[in-house]
Amino acid sequence: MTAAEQAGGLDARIVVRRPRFDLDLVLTAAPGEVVALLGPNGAGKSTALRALAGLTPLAGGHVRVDGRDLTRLPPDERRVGMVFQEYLLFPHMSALENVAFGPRAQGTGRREARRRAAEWLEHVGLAEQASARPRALSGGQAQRVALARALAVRPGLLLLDEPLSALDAHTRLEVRAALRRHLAGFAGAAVLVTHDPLDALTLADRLVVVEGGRLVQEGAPADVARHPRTPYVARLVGLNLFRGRADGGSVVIADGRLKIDAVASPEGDVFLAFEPSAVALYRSRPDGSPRNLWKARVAAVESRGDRFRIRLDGAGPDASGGDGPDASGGDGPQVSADVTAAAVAELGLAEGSPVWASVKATEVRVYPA
Ligand SMILES: Nc1ncnc2c1ncn2[C@@H]1O[C@H](COP(=O)(O)OP(=O)(O)OP(=O)(O)O)[C@@H](O)[C@H]1O
Repeated sequence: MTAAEQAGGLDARIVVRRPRFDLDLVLTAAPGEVVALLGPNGAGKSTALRALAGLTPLAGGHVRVDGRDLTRLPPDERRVGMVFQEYLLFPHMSALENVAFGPRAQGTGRREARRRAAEWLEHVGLAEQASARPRALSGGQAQRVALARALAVRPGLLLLDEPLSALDAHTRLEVRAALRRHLAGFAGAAVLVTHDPLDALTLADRLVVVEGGRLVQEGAPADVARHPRTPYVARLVGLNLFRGRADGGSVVIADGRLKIDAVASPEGDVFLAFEPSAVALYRSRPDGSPRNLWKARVAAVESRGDRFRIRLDGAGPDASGGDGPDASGGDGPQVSADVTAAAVAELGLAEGSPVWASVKATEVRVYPA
């Protein structure tokens, strides 16, 4: 379904111009769909959200929600629910009054607004905190009140800007689960800005990746995670990513000249991705050398839970002599490898250590660029 055909939900083109920044983003979300906006710092995610809310003026484009044109409406007439860091709860009002505020502002009578607010507080599990002031609430409780406040206006569009970022790890888990439940039950369109891949992968139906004010990749979370198309996305999902040319069953990568057997791979310009766990490391040249073998040097060793991530640089000047895939060039690909603590000890891995690296061809994904 194209944006134009989409009767309900969000249909927007957001154009914002600043002296050194230029955003031009087509963004749609079907009713009930949760779209996560992801991207590096300064990509324009918050700007896009603020423009949808009417807080940042558009230089061009449009914002329609359920067929209603919001483009020129002020924020308080948009019926858009917002959970933004800067929209803290009103400190002088109780939790109940905070949630009732939106419906009141929309003209709902006092009694009805309070009744609805009480219902929402119950939904988010905070019926007992109804009369508490925000400063008496924990961070997680305050965020749930903010969510109730946003939903109480029955918005056609819900906007969430880093809703979990201010919470500690434990509270985050709790609020993420609550948010997941409420988003699943929300009938409108929702747009979520986050830095956290876990939030994006667990909360969103679709990911939209923005870099430099432009959409660079979108799709279902599982698809984006498996088939990254930019170095930023690859880092985000923890994959090694290369661009290269597929030719007769092998792929030659531009930066590093690694050749990978790629049976049934597409021809021409391709992306090539593999998990850090698909990279095997050896102290000396392994017997029966695997085909995709090259010499490398350890650039960094990072601890990650029960594993270690080893960042490899291209091979050092002594890389010659390998008859693996172009090891003779001395310029191996820069990849990350995940290994166990035992492997770090056995191989004596430390910054600067020389190693042999190989990738199992069967674990390499190749897809058109
Ligand atoms: N109020 C403002 N006035 C001028 N420039 C701004 C303003 N807010 C943001 N910018 C600039 O606009 C660009 C996009 O910023 P924006 O905050 O939308 O990015 P972001 O993707 O949300 O980044 P982050 O992840 O760091 O929050 C940046 O270059 C930023 O410096």
